[in-house]
Formats: sequence, C-alpha cells, structure tokens
Amino acid sequence: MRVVISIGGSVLAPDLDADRVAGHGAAVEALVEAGCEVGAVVGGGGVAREYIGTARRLGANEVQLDQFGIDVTRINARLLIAALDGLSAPSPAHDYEEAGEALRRGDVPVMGGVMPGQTTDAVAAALAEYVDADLLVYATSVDGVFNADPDTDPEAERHGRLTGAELVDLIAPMSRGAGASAPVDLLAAKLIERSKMRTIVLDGTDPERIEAAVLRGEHTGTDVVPEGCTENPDGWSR
Ligand SMILES: Nc1ncnc2c1ncn2[C@@H]1O[C@H](COP(=O)(O)OP(=O)(O)OP(=O)(O)O)[C@@H](O)[C@H]1O
Ligand SMILES: O=c1ccn([C@@H]2O[C@H](COP(=O)(O)O)[C@@H](O)[C@H]2O)c(=O)[nH]1
Repeated sequence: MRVVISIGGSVLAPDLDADRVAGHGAAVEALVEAGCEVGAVVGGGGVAREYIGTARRLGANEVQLDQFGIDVTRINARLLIAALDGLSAPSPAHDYEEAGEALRRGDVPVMGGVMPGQTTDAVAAALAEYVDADLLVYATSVDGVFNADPDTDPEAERHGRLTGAELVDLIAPMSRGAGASAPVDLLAAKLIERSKMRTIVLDGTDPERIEAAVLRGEHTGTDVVPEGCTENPDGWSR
C-alpha cells in the first residue's frame, strides 16, 4: 500500500519534545517495515502561527506571512527527517517530482510547505494524487471533521463518513488567511474530491493511531470516501 501521512505541526512539535518526534518517526518506520511505501508532509503548528502573528503585527502581507509559515513547516520536516534514521532523503523535498523520485528510490519523501496561498494539507493531498497513493491520512489535533469547531463548541458532532463533495461544502466557509485553523484546507478538500482519494482525518497525537488506521483500518475519526462508495473495502473497517 502507498500512503501519504500529513502530520500537523501541533501534533509533531507543539513543544519540540524529542521523544514525541521520535514516536512519529517510529510510526513511519513501522509502516515501512510492514511493507508500505510512505510519504510524509509536516505542518507548522503553533510555532508557525506565532511567527505569522508577530509578522502580521509588523505589517507583512499575506504572501510574506505564508513564507514564514512555509519556513517553519520545513524546519519541522527536518525534525521528522532527523527521527527517521536514514530512511528519508537528508532534506525536505521542494516539490512533488523530487518527492516522487525519493519514493521510487525506496526512500520516505518528507515535505513541508511549497508555495503561498495554501497549507500543508494541500501539499499532502497533491502529493497523494501525484504518487497515486492508495490512502491519505491527516494526523491532526482533533479526531476528525466535525459539524462545528470541537475546540470551541462542546456540542460539535463528528462526521464518521463524508464524500469529497461534502468535505468541500463543509470547509468552504472556513477562514483562509495565513495561519488559519481548519481540519483540512479548501484546496486539499478539492484535490481529495477530484482525485477520489481515500482519506482519513484522525487525532494523530498518539502515533500508534496512525499505524492502526493504515495497517488495520481502525480509527475513530472521519473517512472521506469517493461519491457512491457504499461498502467497506478490505482493511478499511470502522
Ligand atoms: N469543523 C471542524 N472540525 C474539526 N476541526 C475544526 C473544525 N473547525 C475548526 N477546526 C479546528 O481545526 C484545527 C485542526 O487542527 P490544527 O490546524 O490546529 O492543527 P494541524 O492540522 O495538526 O496542523 P498545524 O498545527 O500544522 O496547523 C483544530 O484546532 C480545530 O479546532
Ligand atoms: O504550502 C504551504 C504550506 C504552508 N503555508 C503557510 O504555512 C502555514 C502553516 O502551515 P500548516 O499546514 O497550516 O501548518 C499556513 O497557514 C500557511 O500560512 C503556505 O503558505 N504554503
């Protein structure tokens, strides 16, 4: 199975704890040992948002703010690379071609951000489409896509299953400025819809949940399924 894992910065490096990063590296290694081809994309998290907030107060424009975010995502990507113990190329891939070449060599391509106007959610969706992945997993700080922000609305209810089109409709009204928070960004949702990519959004704070979702199809987050998909394909139970 070929899988792309998007690891939020708030999941991988909220506090630069080496053990936490090592745990995510170990999860990626376990997937590789189980026979998966894995690509990883790393987000910027709270650190990116702090830089963006400060630069915004200094008068930077949105593209400049995105560049701050991209730089932080790439530093976080380097952290994951450091934990992967030689399984990946020594630096984050700059584009999808470089990442695809790494995958063909048998390495784990690791990416951060690539260009302003999006988030690493979109990078992960584009990488998954580019390498023709079987599965895309968003390991984020909340356990799926809800009908309201679960961080602020205690009544928020999780969607267990959505089509790509439903995901697009849910995400479309959410904020889009640099550093914005949403379970996935709008471009990512559109890429998932267009590519009909099997996608899971889950709480990835415990990296073992990522392994369980990929290897055994076990998770409590949100499945995004192609339109008209009614059955559970093998290894993709809920
Ligand atoms: N309807 C919704 N469903 C799920 N999460 C939502 C929703 N609306 C807003 N959110 C927010 O989306 C955020 C998703 O995680 P967040 O962006 O913080 O981290 P991440 O995906 O791990 O990436 P990074 O930290 O790198 O930006 C959560 O903080 C959650 O509060
Ligand atoms: O391709 C990209 C990726 C990221 N950004 C900017 O960085 C921040 C942080 O990324 P997250 O994926 O949200 O952690 C994001 O809000 C963008 O401002 C980007 O411009 N392009």
